[in-house]
Amino acid sequence: MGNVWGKNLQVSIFGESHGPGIGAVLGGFPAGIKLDLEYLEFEMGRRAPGQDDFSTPRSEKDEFEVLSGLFNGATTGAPLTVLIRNRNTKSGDYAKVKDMPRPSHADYAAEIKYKGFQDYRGGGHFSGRLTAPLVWAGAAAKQVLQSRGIMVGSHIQSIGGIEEPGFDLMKIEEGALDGLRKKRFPVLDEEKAEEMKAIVKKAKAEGDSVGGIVECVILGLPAGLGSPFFDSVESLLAHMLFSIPAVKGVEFGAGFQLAKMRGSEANDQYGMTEANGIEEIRTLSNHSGGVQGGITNGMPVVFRAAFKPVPSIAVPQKTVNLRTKTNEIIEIKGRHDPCIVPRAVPVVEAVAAFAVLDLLLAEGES
Ligand SMILES: Cc1cc2nc3c(=O)[nH]c(=O)nc-3n(C[C@H](O)[C@H](O)[C@H](O)COP(=O)(O)O)c2cc1C
Ligand SMILES: C=C(O[C@@H]1CC(C(=O)O)=C[C@@H](OP(=O)(O)O)[C@H]1O)C(=O)O
Repeated sequence: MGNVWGKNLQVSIFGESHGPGIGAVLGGFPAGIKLDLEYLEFEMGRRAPGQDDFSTPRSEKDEFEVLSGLFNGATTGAPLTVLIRNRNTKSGDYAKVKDMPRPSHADYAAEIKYKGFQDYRGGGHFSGRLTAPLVWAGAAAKQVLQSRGIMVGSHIQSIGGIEEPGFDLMKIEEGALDGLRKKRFPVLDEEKAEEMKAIVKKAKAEGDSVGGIVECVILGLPAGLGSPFFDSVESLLAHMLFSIPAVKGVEFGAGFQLAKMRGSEANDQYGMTEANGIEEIRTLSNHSGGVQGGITNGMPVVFRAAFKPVPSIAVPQKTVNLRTKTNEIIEIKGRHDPCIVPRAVPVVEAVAAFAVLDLLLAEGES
């Protein structure tokens, strides 16, 4: 099972949703970083389940224990290991799943690949729960990035088809990202938030689920990071983003909209711009999302990740009993998120932060 990612900085994740615990081992993390544990706890709290009507009722505090790589409050350069214990499992809900795969969850694919030996309880190693250690790894990476003036932030761009405008990339400032980070339902337009919440509530009441889009921006990245072809900034970020369960689409800058534009609309023209008394070359629009030729151009890097609706729903669906080979109808009970998008926001930021730190270390920048 491929559970390690990264060249200069590696993360490996372990555990299952209903096993004793989950966690991560970070290799190549720079020595001498004073980890702010309160910051790490806050980031974990942004993702933790069971806190509101929009998430699974499975309540987990996601308290963590650092087992290695931290001494006297600072990283040592040795593997940094974090453990998060599972405290609230209810495996009985999954008795049926063992024989009857849930449509669009990982059950059937896992059954074939791991010959029935996979831990199916709570989705096992495929569970969205494994994003908790990713958030921890990303929050540690964010602390290094912040010391370099790099900030990662995001908002819910859409839920169930209700959309709000994207970031204004020519004006966005760090303060705005910090404000979003403190919101439990991070949107730019509060009125849209109410509409989005209503759509989630309605789907939940009908035993259904909805998906949505998270838009993320990285500010303060120096120009010149990344390289063609296989280490393009888009490739590295996309690899990590598609590792998040339920992500089915990723786009950079104007993304799929670019396919509809003419070159004269799409091109990011150049101009001399003054910022803080310094004249610099900037693009006058940012349809490229801050990346050209796979390399950062000094503009904000922006991308969006599309999340499908949560597969475990109570609405009756067709499936097959794998033992008896008969057609069946499944109505999934249990504690599921009606919409994961609000909890996925810090996960998107985390994997982006980790990928960016890996890139910076590649350039000997950190
Ligand atoms: C934070 C988070 C929470 C999730 N919660 C649920 C859930 O409660 N029920 C569910 O069926 N899927 C949930 N998912 C989605 C499944 O984990 C995911 O759809 C499944 O592993 C199959 O992977 P795929 O959608 O990438 O094919 C969640 C995903 C994330 C990232
Ligand atoms: C526990 C978390 O989310 C879980 C992700 C998940 C899935 O299938 O991905 C299914 C549910 O698991 P369970 O049936 O055990 O409640 C969610 O609660 C978490 O995010 O920490």
